[in-house]
Amino acid sequence: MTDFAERDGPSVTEGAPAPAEAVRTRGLYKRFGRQVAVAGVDLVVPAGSFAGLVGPNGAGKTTTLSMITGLLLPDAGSAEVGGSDVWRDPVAVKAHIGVLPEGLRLFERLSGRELLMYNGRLRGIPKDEVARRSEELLTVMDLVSSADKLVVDYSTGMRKKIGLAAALLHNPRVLFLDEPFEGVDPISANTLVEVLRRYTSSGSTVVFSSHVMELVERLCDWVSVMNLGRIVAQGPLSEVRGGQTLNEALLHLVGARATGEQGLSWLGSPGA
Ligand SMILES: Nc1ncnc2c1ncn2[C@@H]1O[C@H](COP(=O)(O)OP(=O)(O)OP(=O)(O)O)[C@@H](O)[C@H]1O
Repeated sequence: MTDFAERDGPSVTEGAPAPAEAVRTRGLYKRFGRQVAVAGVDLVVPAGSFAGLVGPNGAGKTTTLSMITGLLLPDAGSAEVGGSDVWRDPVAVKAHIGVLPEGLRLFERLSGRELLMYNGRLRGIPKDEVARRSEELLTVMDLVSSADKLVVDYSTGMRKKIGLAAALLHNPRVLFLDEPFEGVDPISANTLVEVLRRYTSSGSTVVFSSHVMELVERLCDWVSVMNLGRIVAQGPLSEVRGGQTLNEALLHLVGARATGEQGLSWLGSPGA
């Protein structure tokens, strides 16, 4: 069963109202050997949000997103997207989500245009429609002049843009992006922001992880803060910030690290 509103594929509960929560996890848990990466996460993202998942290095953001998008099997807990259980109903969920994972792996020997065509056909979208959507996405992403270049020759920012285009091609209800702006120049970042804003303005949901607090503050209306495998704050941006900048709030929530007054005395000392 799926509660997704119908888009490209048939929906089991046609005409059913979309659930108020786009994403909901309960007690999500993952351990790698002795390392507990995700220690019981209850993540909530309201439908239609532009949601940010933030936290220090190693907080468990990528592991959480991987479990929610069906890329990594949880040890315990559950994840629902659009009311469907990710691990009990993976086909329904995957039909309605788009993912830009960390360390994005692409088919390097295809051109950008071929990559989009391949993705669209895999999703069962008719060829003419894939071609039409691909050209629009290539234009918006400013990739037309590189569309016939092999992906292996794309720059980091171009890879992010073609990856985002591939993730959007089937018009998903929920889009998951792991560090989408990492390595992207400011002009390309503005393009990505514009595309994502347009996407959420029609009621779709974006969940993205980022270390760039200014960007999260500028874009997001909902924020989940992770530390040491747990959610330590979650809610509307203004509530999580509590009158501070998001950066200040994050430092309070996760605790500022020692700045090294005691150590590194040799660093920068002549002759040391
Ligand atoms: N495949 C793995 N094997 C072993 N440990 C892992 C693996 N993946 C993640 N971890 C560990 O799990 C913890 C959480 O990692 P994760 O990548 O989810 O954090 P993150 O919040 O995304 O970090 P960053 O902001 O640096 O990308 C870290 O301690 C990491 O070393």
